[in-house]
Amino acid sequence: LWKNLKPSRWNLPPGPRKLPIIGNLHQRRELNPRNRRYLSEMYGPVVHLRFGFVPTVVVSSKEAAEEVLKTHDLECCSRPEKLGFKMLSYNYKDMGFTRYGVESREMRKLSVVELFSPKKLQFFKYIREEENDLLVKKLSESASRLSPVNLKRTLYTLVGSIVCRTGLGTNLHECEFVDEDSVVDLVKKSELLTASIFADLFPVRAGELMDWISGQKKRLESAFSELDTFFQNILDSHLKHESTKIESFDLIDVMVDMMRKQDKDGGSFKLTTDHLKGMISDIFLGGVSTSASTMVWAITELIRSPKVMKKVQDEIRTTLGDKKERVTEEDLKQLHYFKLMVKEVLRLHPPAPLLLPRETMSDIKIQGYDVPAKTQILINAYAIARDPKHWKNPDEFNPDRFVDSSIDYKGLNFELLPFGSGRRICPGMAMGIAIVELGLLNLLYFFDWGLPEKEKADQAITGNEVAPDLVQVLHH
Ligand code: HEM
Repeated sequence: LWKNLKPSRWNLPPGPRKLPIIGNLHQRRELNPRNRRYLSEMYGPVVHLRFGFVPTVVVSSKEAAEEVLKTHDLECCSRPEKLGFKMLSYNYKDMGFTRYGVESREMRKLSVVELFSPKKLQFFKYIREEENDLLVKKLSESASRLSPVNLKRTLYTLVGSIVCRTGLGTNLHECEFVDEDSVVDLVKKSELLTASIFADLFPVRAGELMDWISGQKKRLESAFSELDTFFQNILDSHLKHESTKIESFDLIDVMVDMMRKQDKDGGSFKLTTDHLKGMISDIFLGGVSTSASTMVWAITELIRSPKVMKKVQDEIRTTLGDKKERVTEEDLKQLHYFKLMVKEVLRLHPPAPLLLPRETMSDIKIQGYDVPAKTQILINAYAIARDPKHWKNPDEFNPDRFVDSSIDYKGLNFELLPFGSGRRICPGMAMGIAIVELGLLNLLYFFDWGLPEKEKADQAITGNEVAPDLVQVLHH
């Protein structure tokens, strides 16, 4: 009460009125990133909110995002603490959910050298191609039977298999501890853990009590327990060097090796099994749903825009010819319009619409407003990529908008930020793009796509923000 009554020494950004204690918690639904009008049209591109006790600034313009991610990158590159993040990161021993510091930097360096470097990306090309061949075989059977396909499940399985083989040395097709088709369910469990719960928003004991009463804590623990069993099994197979695991010497092997050697050498940064599980968790959670949902949205948008579908497929089929039995990553080099289509999908459907939350490490100014240290910052990449100030007919799916444009998604153009930017930019960008492009190339070269009758009716009701459950696949 005292805080609310005394005049603030800060020139905070504008925002909706805050109720005592809960702040703007009652307005969370209206603050959905997709509801961009509510925030930026009412209060401008930098909005101040308070969720419970957590001060938050939501940024939804290109200019303000550039200030956060470029001018103040160092001051804004930490992450807020949340119970779900703590669990998924094994007590902040990973790189993605952890506060910015020596450990997060060391973990990131390791992953960039051992997994995400151009050399490793090239080396793992055969895995992406083999997994796509399997997918084409599976889809051919569905096409022959004329049976609809659950696109989401199919593509989560494809991406899960690629990410687990390349990043975690685990072949899901031969795995005893997980069924390859349950990848989508595991990812859903992880989504529960990334949402805020009362304990994140209110002083710990009060928050914990509310989570206990609402059953939220139990749900979180049960979701985490399933994920933890999966991650532990992956770790165990590395520690035991099981034959289902050995694909090649992967990032987790390198870390196991380092952990064993450091017992003898000593050194300042000590790797523990929590660091290893934190890394496994980052790769699985960061890699699977992002790339898979991009592919689901690509097929959805193409089905909705038959003209664009035709233009993309014409380019692919004329460039590659009609008689290929197998497509490879070399084939991608000649395709231009296809790549613009992928860029347009990432503009309209960024898999992380608010990126990952950041936290200021010191007081800064954004667009002239004060943003004190320890404020949570949410970058509304979804709203920015549909801002009519920078995009003509922003809600329209139109890859042609990029034909004469140098705007790219690599973190240098702040009107298009599907991978973020700055120190915390997605380290898996090249890998994600490689997975998405080769996957889509296979889907569009070998097959034609449409909606089954029932899904057509459902889509008419649900509108543009929901991808269909089932799609019809036909042989080209
Ligand atoms: C289409 C594919 C992908 C998209 C759109 C995407 C998007 C993002 C975004 C928006 C962030 C947060 C950046 C920020 O805070 O500024 C992020 C971080 C991250 N991504 Fe990705 N990602 C993709 C693929 C991948 C893949 C394939 C992997 C790993 C296999 C991965 C691993 C990570 C990790 C570990 C982080 C945390 C980095 C840090 O905090 O230092 N991502 N990603």
